[in-house]
Formats: sequence, C-alpha cells, structure tokens
Amino acid sequence: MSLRTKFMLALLLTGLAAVAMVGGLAYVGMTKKVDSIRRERAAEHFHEAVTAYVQQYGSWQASPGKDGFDTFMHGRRQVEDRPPPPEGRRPPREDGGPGPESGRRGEPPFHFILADQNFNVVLGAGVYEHGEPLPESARKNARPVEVQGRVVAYVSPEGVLTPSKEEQQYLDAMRDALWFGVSGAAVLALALGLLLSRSLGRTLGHLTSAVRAMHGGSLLQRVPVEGKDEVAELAAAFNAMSEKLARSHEELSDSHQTILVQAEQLRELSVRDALTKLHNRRHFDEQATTLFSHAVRHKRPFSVVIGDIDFFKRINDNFSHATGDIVLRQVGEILRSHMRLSDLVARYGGEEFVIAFPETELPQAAALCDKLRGIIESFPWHQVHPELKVTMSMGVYADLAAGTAEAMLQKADALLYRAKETGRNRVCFS
Ligand SMILES: Nc1nc2c(ncn2[C@@H]2O[C@H](COP(=O)(O)OP(=O)(O)OP(=O)(O)O)[C@@H](O)[C@H]2O)c(=O)[nH]1
Repeated sequence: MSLRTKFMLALLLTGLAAVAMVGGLAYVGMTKKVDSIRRERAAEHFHEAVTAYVQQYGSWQASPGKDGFDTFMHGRRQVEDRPPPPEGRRPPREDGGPGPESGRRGEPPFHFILADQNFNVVLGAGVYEHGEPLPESARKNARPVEVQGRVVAYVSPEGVLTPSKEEQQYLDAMRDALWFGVSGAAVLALALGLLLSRSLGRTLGHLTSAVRAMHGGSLLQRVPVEGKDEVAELAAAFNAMSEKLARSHEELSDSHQTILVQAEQLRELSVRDALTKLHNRRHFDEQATTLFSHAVRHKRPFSVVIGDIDFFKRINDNFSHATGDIVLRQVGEILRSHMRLSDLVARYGGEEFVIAFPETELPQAAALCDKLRGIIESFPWHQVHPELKVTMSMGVYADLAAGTAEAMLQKADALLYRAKETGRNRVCFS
C-alpha cells in the first residue's frame, strides 16, 4: 500500500472516528435530555388532566371509565392544539399546565400508565392490560393523584414516547448536522492526506533517487531541504552524509593513488640498481629465465653477455671511490643507450654488467659487444680525470644447449675470465 493511501486512510479513520464520537455523543446526550424534559412536562400535564377528570366526576369509579377518560383527554388536546389567537388575545390555559405536549398527528406525547386508587391498571399504554394490578416495581415510581386530600388514582411515569413535530425536526436537524460533519471530516481527511503525502512523498522520492545514484557510483548527491520538520532534518542529514562520503572517497582515492605510485616506485627501486639506475641482478635473473624459456620454446636465438671493467680496483684506489662511481654510472649509461627495447641490461654486482640479447645470434652479439667495448675505451674519460682510462672485458655465450639462462651466464663468465687472462679490453665468445 502506498504512503499516500496509508496517510489518507489514517486521516480518514481518525476524522470519522472523532466526528462520530463527538457528534454521536452529542446526539445521544441531547436526545436523552430532550426526552427527559419532555417526559417530565408531559407527566405534569397528564397528572393535571387526570386530576381535572376525576374532579369532574367526583371519583374514578363514578367516571365513565377508560373510554370516557380517552374522550376527555382528546377534548383537552383539541382545545390545546388550536392555533394560538393573535398576541394580546390569547385566552388563559384551561388547566394552567406547561403547554401542549401532543405528539405527531395529534397523538399524546407519552402513553402513561394510569392505575386507580387500588393500583388496578386503567390505562396500560400497551405495557399492562386494563384491570390487572400494577406490579410492585411500577408502584414505587407511581405518582398519586389527589382530589380533596384523597388519593383517587396513580400515574406511573413509565410510558412510550411519541416525539412532537418540533422535536422530531430538531432531532432530524441534528442528525443531518452529524452527517454533514462526517462528510466534511472525510473531505478534509482526504485533502490533508493528499497534501501531506505529496510533500513527504516528494522528499522521499528525492532521497530514493539520490541513494540509487550513490549506489551507481556518484557519491555526491543533494536533495532539496524543505521546511524544518523531521523530514527536512532527514534530507539535511542525508546531504551532509553524502558530502562527507564523497569527500572521504576522494581522499581515499587520492591516498590509494599515492599508495599505488609509491608501490610502483618501491617495485621499481626493488628491481633497479641505485647507482647506475640499471636493472639489478635479481630482476635480470628473473627476466633472463623468461627470455631463455621463450627462446627454447620458439627455437629462437638468444645470447648472454657478462662484462667487467678492467682494473677497477685501481681506478678506485688511484682516483677515489667517487671517481669509481662516476665510471660505473657512465659505463651503465653507455650500455643502456646502445640497447634495443627488447634487450635486457643490468648491473650484476660491483663492476660487473650483464646483458641478454633475445633474437640475437652469437656473431651479432659479439659484434655489438665489441662495439660497446670500443665506445667505453674511447669515451673521453680524461674529462673525469686527466689520467683516467677505462676498458671492459666481455664474455659472450649463445648456445641454448647450456640448459638454463644461469648456466649460459656461467659459460659467459668463463669466457670473460678468458678475456681477462688473455689481456683484458677484449670480447671472448664461443
Ligand atoms: N667505486 C665503487 N667501487 C666498487 C663498487 N662495487 C665494487 N667496487 C669495487 O670494485 C673493485 C673490484 O675489484 P676486483 O674484483 O679486484 O677487480 P678489478 O680491480 O676490476 O680487476 P679485474 O676485474 O681483474 O680487472 C673492488 O675494489 C670493489 O671495492 C661500487 O659500487 N663503487
């Protein structure tokens, strides 16, 4: 059931219940009060009539009986029901009573129960039979009719009400007013329900769309804040939450980005040599293994090289450790700048460098190494130190039959050793 329907039903039921309670209670209360007043006045009037009747005949027994009394009462009512004469000419009432109390179509307002002085029913009003003794319970409330100090009859206030025309009109008017109130309350409840549910539904609709949008990824949402009630507070709280969430998310993204960058930097650092910025030994070993496997699987040529700066200890000793570092960095740069993207060069440790040449046969690798050797030798080292001279010995190996990249590197190292043994500043290969 929608919120609007619930609202309208709740207000409708509340409105109807309130009107029914207030109007119904008023209606019942008024009806009872009117009934009681009328009953009292009618009883008084009836009592007067009975007294007049008995006075006329001397005693109840001497009177013509029930029909005589009914005819007597009818005669009195006809006199009383006559339209009143113009103001100023109104004759005094026959009995001096409180006024006519006749019901609709000339009927008496009440059919009272009348008993004679021995409590035998004279008029039973449809409750008792004529002549039967009035029960004890009815006798208690019966009012005696006295003539010359003698009880001649009893009038019981119990009887049947016949509302007068005016009373009936009055009660009808009250009932109409009650119905009018109920209809008014229903219309008001429907209008209020529509109004309230529309305003609440609008804010809830905004909130639902905003939550859906947040769920879809756009965390920064704003819903309109209307008024100062709890719904407005909810909307404002939602806006604050959305803003905070968006800001936190942004900060988190930033720090996540920073962490990613730092992680990448750390990873880079972990695979780089700090001095030459070339890859380090660990990275070379991993990559060389991959390149070797690829070459074996695809039966492609693959060469590995190990180079070592000649008499590097002397450079350190003769020209300082800092000069040794400059040499290492420069040799590293020469090697890096002459590699293809697919080649892999690394500082293997100390003054040792290693190179892996995928898709390269031994002759090309050896030729390139010899070229590198020449470049290193002819580099203007005197700019670093006037007496500085730098050369490099290299061993090149290209037979996949060695079984692993590591084994190939060992073979290359043996060739390097041979280059060192045979005079340095040379490239040995097999
Ligand atoms: N400046 C500097 N020196 C280093 C670094 N790493 C290693 N060395 C030095 O490199 C020298 C290597 O010397 P050796 O292994 O005797 O080799 P060598 O002097 O080059 O002699 P050969 O290889 O036989 O030509 C050592 O003195 C190490 O201290 C470094 O990062 N910076």
